[in-house]
Amino acid sequence: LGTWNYVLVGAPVDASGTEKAFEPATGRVIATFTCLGEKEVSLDVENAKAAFKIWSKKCGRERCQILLEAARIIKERKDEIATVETINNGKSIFEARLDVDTCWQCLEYYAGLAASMAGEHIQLPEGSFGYTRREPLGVCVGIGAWNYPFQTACWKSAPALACGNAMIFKPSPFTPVSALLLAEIYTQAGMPPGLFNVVQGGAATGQFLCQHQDVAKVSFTGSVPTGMKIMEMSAKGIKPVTLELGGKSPLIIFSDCNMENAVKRALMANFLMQGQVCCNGTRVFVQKEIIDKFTKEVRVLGFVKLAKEQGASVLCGGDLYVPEDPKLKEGYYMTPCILTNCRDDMTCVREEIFGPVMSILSFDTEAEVLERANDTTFGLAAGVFTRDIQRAHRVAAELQAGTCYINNYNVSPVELPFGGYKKSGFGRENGRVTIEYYLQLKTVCVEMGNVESVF
Ligand SMILES: NC(=O)C1=CN([C@@H]2O[C@H](COP(=O)(O)OP(=O)(O)OC[C@H]3O[C@@H](n4cnc5c(N)ncnc54)[C@H](O)[C@@H]3O)[C@@H](O)[C@H]2O)C=CC1
Repeated sequence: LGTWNYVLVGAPVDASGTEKAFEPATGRVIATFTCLGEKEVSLDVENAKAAFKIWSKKCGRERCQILLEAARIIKERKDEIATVETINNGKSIFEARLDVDTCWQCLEYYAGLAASMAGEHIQLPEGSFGYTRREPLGVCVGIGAWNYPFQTACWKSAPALACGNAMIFKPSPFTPVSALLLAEIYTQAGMPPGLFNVVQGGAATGQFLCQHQDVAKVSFTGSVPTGMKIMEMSAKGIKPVTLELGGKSPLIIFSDCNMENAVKRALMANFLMQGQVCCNGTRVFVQKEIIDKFTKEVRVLGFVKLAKEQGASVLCGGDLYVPEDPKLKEGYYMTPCILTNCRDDMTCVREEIFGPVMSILSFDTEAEVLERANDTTFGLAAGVFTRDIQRAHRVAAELQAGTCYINNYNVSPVELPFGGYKKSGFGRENGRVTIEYYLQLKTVCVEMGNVESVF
C-alpha cells in the first residue's frame, strides 16, 4: 500500500475540475478525482432510472438474496475495506473494522425485511375492498459526511435498495474512495448496473443531485448549515428528506453510578474516532459529590489509552502533535483534551467542536441537570449513568434527544433506529422504521358491484 494511488477519473462531459484526497496520517495525496457536473449527474440519474425499472420489479425475496450476497462479500473483504478507510479517513484500523461489521450487519438486517414488506387489505361495504401497496420512491440520493464514509454509504443504501429504490451516493470529497468498493460489491452481488452509483464531487455536485427533477428523495448526513440548504432545495421539488445532522450531546453521570463504567464510557463518548462522531457525549455533567474522583480517573485512563496508542505519554492538552516517526510528520494530529470547570455559556460547551475535546460540568440535582442538558438547539443523543433504575428511565424520558443511552454510550446496533430531535435533523437510519422513509403508500380502491350515476 506504500505506493497506493487511487485515480478516480471518468470521462468528464462538463466536470467542474478535480479534487485531491489525502491520507491524514502522512499528508500524502492518495486520490485525484473529477467533480461531476450537471450533465454527468443527469446521465447518472438516467442510468439509475433504467436500473430502478429492473430492480423495482423484483420481489422482496430476490432483493433479499442479492443483499445477503453483498453482505457476505463485505465480510470476506473486511480487512481490505477497513484498510482503505483507515488510509483515507485517518481512523484507527480497530475502529474501521468495527465500522465494517456494522455495514454487513445492516445489509443482512434489511435483506431480512425485504421479503416481508406488505400492504393491507381493507374490507368495504357490498364486497368491495381496498388494499395498500408499499411502493419504492424511485431514484434516491445519499450524501455523506467524511467521518464514517463506508458506513454511511451502507446505512443509506441498504434500506433504500431493500425497498426497491435505486441510489446515487455522493461521498464527502475528503473521503471519496471506500464508497467505490461498495459499488463494486453490489455489482458483484448481482445488482443491475447503475442501481447504486457513486458520484464524486463537493457542494456543486451535491446541489445538482438535490435539484434534479427525477430524484425522488434525499438522505443527507452532515452539518446543520448544509442540512438547511439541502432542505431548501428539496422543498422546491417537494422531495422528502432525511437529515442526520450534528450534535452537542449531554452525558449525565449521577453520584450513584458504577464509576469504572462511567469513566470508560465517558472516554469512549468523547474520543471515539478522535472525537469526530456526531452523537458524541461532549457535555459531561457530573454530580458534585463525585466530580473530583471522576476528573482524576478520567485523566488517568486518558493517559493510559494515549500511551497505548502512540507508544509514548503525551500531555492531555489539545495541542497539535507531531509524531516521532518521520513518515507521519506531515500528518494531522492533536492530543485529546479534557476541560474541567466548564460553564454552560462557554463556546466549547455550546458548539459542536468535532474533535477530541471533553467538557466536564458539575451539577447538583436531577431537575437542574435536565434543564441544562436540554438547553441546546441540538438533540441527537444523550446518556445517563446511574444505578437507580427509576431515575434512569425518568431521565431518559425527559431528555430531548433522538437516542438515549442508559449506562452505556455510542453503541449503534442496526436493529435500533438512530436520528435526531431539534436541529439534529429528522428521519431515522437503522431499525424497522427506516423502511417507511424509502417507501410510499398506494391505496387501491376496488368496486365489486355496479356504480350509480350521480348526475
Ligand atoms: N447525525 C448523523 O448521523 C451524523 C452527522 N454528522 C455531522 O456531519 C458533520 C461533519 O461532516 P462534514 O462532512 O464536515 O459536513 P458537511 O455538511 O460540510 O458536508 C457533508 C456533505 O454535504 C456535501 N455538501 C456540502 N455543501 C453542499 C450543498 N450546498 N449541497 C449539497 N451537498 C453539499 C459535502 O460535499 C459532503 O458530502 C458534523 O456536523 C457531524 O455532526 C456526521 C456523521 C453522522
